[in-house]
Amino acid sequence: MAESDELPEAPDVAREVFTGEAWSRARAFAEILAGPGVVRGLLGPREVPRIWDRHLLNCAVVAEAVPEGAHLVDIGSGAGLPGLVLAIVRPDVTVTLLEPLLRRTTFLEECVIELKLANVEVVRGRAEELAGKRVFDVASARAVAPLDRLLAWSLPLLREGGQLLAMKGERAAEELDAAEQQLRAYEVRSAELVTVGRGKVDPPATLVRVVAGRAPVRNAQGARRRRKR
Ligand SMILES: C[S@@+](CC[C@H](N)C(=O)[O-])C[C@H]1O[C@@H](n2cnc3c(N)ncnc32)[C@H](O)[C@@H]1O
Repeated sequence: MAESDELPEAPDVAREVFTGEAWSRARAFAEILAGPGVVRGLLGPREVPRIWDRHLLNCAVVAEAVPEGAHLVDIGSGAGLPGLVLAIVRPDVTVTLLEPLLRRTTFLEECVIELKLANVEVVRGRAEELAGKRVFDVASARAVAPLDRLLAWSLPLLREGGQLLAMKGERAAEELDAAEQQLRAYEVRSAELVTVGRGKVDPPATLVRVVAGRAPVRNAQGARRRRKR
């Protein structure tokens, strides 16, 4: 694979996905990722040519599954993917970027200021540390952990009827099947695969959507211990 750090022109579809103020913010974020993001080690240089399709657009289409006015926590935000992109494309949504590493939260805070985003807070910490302290409508995650661990981390953070939107690749169905027992134990309302971004990203993105039930999952560590027996 060619090593290139050239930021390509935004594809035409980006103009349809990022409308109004989101367009200039998306372009500015692409420049930040390709510049300081790479220099500071938040994004690999080989990712630069695919910043638009694999990162910005692929994350933006998750917005199709996010309810109006939701408070969303993006678990393991890294360089702001998908959380910061969702905040750009959906100003009606309040986004909490949750990330344990200081170097990354510093970068995220700088991005929030640079992009003048009023709907984002950056929280340094681990998902399991937030359980019992904060409650959200939606939890998003990309490339953070296998589904079983994500369930243990995210369900304690969700209100009844709140949903986990886990961006998963080809193994989404397999991971969902393997989590069947755990999902029953957590008494979730539903768990399914959802496709988003048809006609915008190729291939469309696959999400595992899990809607939290009434029984609160209070202790992610406990859930992990139980599974190990
Ligand atoms: C592979 S990176 C993915 C970053 C970003 N979501 C993306 O798709 O580019 C995984 C991120 O999850 C964070 N992370 C790891 N364990 C975590 C936890 N328990 N709670 C929240 N974030 C965590 C890491 O610090 C890292 O930034």
